[in-house]
Amino acid sequence: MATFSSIKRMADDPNLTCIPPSYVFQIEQAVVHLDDVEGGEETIPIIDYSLLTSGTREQRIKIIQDLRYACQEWGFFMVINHGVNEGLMKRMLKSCKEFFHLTEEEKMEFQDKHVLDPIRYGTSFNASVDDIFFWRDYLKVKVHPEFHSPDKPTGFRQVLEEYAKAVRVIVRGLLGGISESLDLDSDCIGRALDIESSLQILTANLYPPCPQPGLAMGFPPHSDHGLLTMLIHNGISGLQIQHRGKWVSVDGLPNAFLVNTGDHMEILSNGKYKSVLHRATVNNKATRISIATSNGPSPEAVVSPVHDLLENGCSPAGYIGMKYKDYLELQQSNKLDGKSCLDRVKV
Ligand SMILES: O=C(O)CCC(=O)C(=O)O
Ligand SMILES: [Fe+2]
Repeated sequence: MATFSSIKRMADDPNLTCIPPSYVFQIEQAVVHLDDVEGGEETIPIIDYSLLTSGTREQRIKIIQDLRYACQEWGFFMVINHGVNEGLMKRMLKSCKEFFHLTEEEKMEFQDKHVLDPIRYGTSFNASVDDIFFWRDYLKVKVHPEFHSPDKPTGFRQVLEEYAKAVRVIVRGLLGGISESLDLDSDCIGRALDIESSLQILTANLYPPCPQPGLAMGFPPHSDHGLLTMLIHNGISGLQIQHRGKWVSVDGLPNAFLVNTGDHMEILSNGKYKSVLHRATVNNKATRISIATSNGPSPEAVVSPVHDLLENGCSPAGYIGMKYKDYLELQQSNKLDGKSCLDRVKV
């Protein structure tokens, strides 16, 4: 795109009745997928986090089994009773909304950044290479191992710091349980990937109402880099995950975290826990905001299938090792295309 135009600015125009051709996804694709959406046949796995951390021995064993099932069969689950204050989740959503409502001039400071820069604001996915644009604006902030934050809007930094820390606590707990679900020590994943220096990136997505929602995509099918993405949203539907070849809409229980496994979970588990394809659709009524926090290995960690798994008979390795930082750069500087980035490290 020659000049930057946020989707918010375009959608704010009351005279907008049809979308520009550069936002139209192939109609066949949109229709087929949207007709294909089914929900409710099977239920999305629910993980009661409190039982993982303070349940009885039996309850913990059961939750680890549930995690195994969720990661193997879905690559997706909801986490309830996670202990993160509901008010904090709401404040985080409100702060992100306020960020998007800053003037374009105020947000401009974070535009046109390199994919590894700590704070990036933009539209679509990678507007300099995207053929078709996504009905989405984003803010991406690296919050760990070093903490960064925009200074506006007021209070954003404090909420972000508190929220990111709270999410890391749950992620560590979940990774312990997932490690055990792979018959590894609970700290095996954490040790192998130097989780103390874990790269954590918060991405806020804004999907304004779209006059032709059947033709546009908020976020086309993709898998996430990293180990676990923890997502919350403002109660407006849009997230769909692919399950057994069908698109399933996921709203989630109020205040639950929606969690999906990322490419690095697939790599470290040597393909046992596949990263899940997901996408975000748009609607013509209300603005949707989602906050996806990716939690990965240390940026310097070379990620390959965990040694102990290969020793336990889960060999040969199906993925070659690549530094997390390099994978991230590769994924973020190309067009978003399903799981194509992961294909590059498959043996
Ligand atoms: O908005 C959503 O529900 C999905 C966002 C997403 O997949 C992402 O930020 O990676
Ligand atoms: Fe995603």
